[in-house]
Amino acid sequence: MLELDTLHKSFGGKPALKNVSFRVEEGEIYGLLGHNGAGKSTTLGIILGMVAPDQGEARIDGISVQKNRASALRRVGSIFESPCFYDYLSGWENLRILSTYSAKFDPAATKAVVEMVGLGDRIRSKVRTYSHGMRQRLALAQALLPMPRVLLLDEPTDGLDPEGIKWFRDFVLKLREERGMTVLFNSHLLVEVEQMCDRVAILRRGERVFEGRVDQLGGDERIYELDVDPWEKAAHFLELQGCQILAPGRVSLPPELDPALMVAALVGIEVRVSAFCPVRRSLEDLYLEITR
Ligand SMILES: Nc1ncnc2c1ncn2[C@@H]1O[C@H](COP(=O)(O)OP(=O)(O)OP(=O)(O)O)[C@@H](O)[C@H]1O
Repeated sequence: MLELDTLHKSFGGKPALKNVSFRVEEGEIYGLLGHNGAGKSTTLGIILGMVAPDQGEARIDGISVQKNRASALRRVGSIFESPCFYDYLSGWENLRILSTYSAKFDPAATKAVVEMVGLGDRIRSKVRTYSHGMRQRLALAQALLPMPRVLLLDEPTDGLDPEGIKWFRDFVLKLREERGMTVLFNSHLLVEVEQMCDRVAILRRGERVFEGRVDQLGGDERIYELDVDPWEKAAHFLELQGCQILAPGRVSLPPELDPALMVAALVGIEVRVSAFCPVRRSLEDLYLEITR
């Protein structure tokens, strides 16, 4: 659905993107991560045809944004950087005006989208009376008006409170479930990304340094955290079985060893086992490892 092909971009001779490629499949939720200045917004800007790459191409559903922008973006909705609204007009008037820039205003479709984002009772109020969360919902309504197949979201949960973040997460997951929406978004909220995304890419100084599935972040490592007594006896036994002792209470099991059998064996040699838990590497662990 979305394809970035060897993108390069420099600003004033300083590279912002170097040879960045990735694909997002239809119905996938894909997260773009990286420190400040890593190149995330530049990437989204290129996909939206707002930034011209020095080399490479972005394609949406096979159509090149650089060669055929209007056609490529026909089924794309976006929230890019801080959405701007006419504060002295109502949410409804804003949607009416903004949607006529690219299509004919459709009151019925607009009403449906407004209800969907939960702004039904405040859509006639002036935008200057909106909270940050309501402005984000209005931006989401605007992004959904073209009936997109792809949503591009630039730090969509930035500044939202925990309830707003949860609402947003559930909303995006529902869009994917009910409409098969493809979503690409960048964020600094790693827990959020971990809970929402199927795959992530990490950019570092303009280069893609990682891409992988969120459910496979742990790789092939089998690390367990143990609460056992006495630890020395357990450690000695586990070492003899081929385990690697990483730290007190932390071991790596070789692939052929079944953890359940290890627990039984430890109990058999009179070690008290209170806990024997797999350690899952979080997205934050991986992110810090890669970007440090
Ligand atoms: N219009 C511009 N003119 C000059 N330099 C720019 C421009 N846009 C981006 N850059 C530079 O390109 C690099 C990448 O910026 P970009 O905004 O893509 O990073 P980012 O990962 O989105 O950062 P953040 O998380 O802070 O939003 C930075 O060094 C930035 O200063």
